Amino acid sequence: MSTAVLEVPAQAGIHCRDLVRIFVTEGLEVQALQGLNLTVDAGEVVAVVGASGSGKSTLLSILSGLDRATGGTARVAGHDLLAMGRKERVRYQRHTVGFVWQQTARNLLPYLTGAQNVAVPLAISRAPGRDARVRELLDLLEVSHCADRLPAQMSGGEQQRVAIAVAVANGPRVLFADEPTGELDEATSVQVLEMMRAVNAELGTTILIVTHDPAVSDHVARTVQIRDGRTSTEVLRRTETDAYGAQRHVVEEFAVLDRVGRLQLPPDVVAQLGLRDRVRLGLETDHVTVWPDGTSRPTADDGRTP
Ligand SMILES: Nc1ncnc2c1ncn2[C@@H]1O[C@H](COP(=O)(O)OP(=O)(O)OP(=O)(O)O)[C@@H](O)[C@H]1O
Repeated sequence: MSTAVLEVPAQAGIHCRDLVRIFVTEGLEVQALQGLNLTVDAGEVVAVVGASGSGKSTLLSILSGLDRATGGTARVAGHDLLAMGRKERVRYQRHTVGFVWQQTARNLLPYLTGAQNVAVPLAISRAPGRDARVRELLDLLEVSHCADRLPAQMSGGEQQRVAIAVAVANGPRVLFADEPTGELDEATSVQVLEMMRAVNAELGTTILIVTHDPAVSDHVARTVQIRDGRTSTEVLRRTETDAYGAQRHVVEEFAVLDRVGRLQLPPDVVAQLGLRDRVRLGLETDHVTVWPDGTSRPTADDGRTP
């Protein structure tokens, strides 16, 4: 059996395994990431959603090569982020990944027009056919009218769309977006998220969006929840067409099972069933049941087991 088939997918996407980041300030340790596991396949658009302090920015800093993890593994498009030297890091940040930050002002140079901003990364990488590429990208992001405007003459949504054009100018394999809609109203946020989907569809870029805004998950096929420095639940969305051509949206929720079998139940499930301290488990032939402690032992014929 050839091993090549097994090796290619592992190179392509984002793979974090048991990722730990410990900060030490004034002798106190903060575990920002506590053994985080995350796999994003090449070509996926995934949102990582979590409350303030859950570890989102820490994760993004590590994946973008700005910070180094304390332990575990992190690979993006074949680059080992924990082992990477300075030269590889510069190449990685210039060619393999692109970034869009929350602060619109951080994404664009204020004294350059939209077209000039998009041309900067192309000039640094000495890409040929720059003018055509700039036009093509501004067109894809539907901001051709911003080509000759300075960022201050654009709306917040237009700035973010030009920022996406800048981020993907060099054809990165992966685009990281940190709260890209954080400074935008709802309607403009939707436009920006739709543009990310267009970039994914047209250019095949893998996209990882990090946000505290649960509404973002309506616009991506896969949302991963992050809690206390670990991924907890996942929601997958897809549209199915039945034999009569009618479409329906399917939403499925999954819990993440770690390597040692730990499972974190979503807080709403825990609250609704009043689960605490200890739960009763039942092993069926093809699934596991979880019952509140204190529930009498379920039997096969009492209607509570399928
Ligand atoms: N440089 C640092 N030094 C010490 N502690 C840090 C540092 N950076 C982050 N932390 C801590 O790590 C934890 C995770 O922080 P992080 O910024 O990754 O969360 P976040 O989910 O991005 O939050 P927010 O949405 O508020 O930006 C927090 O407890 C934070 O205080």
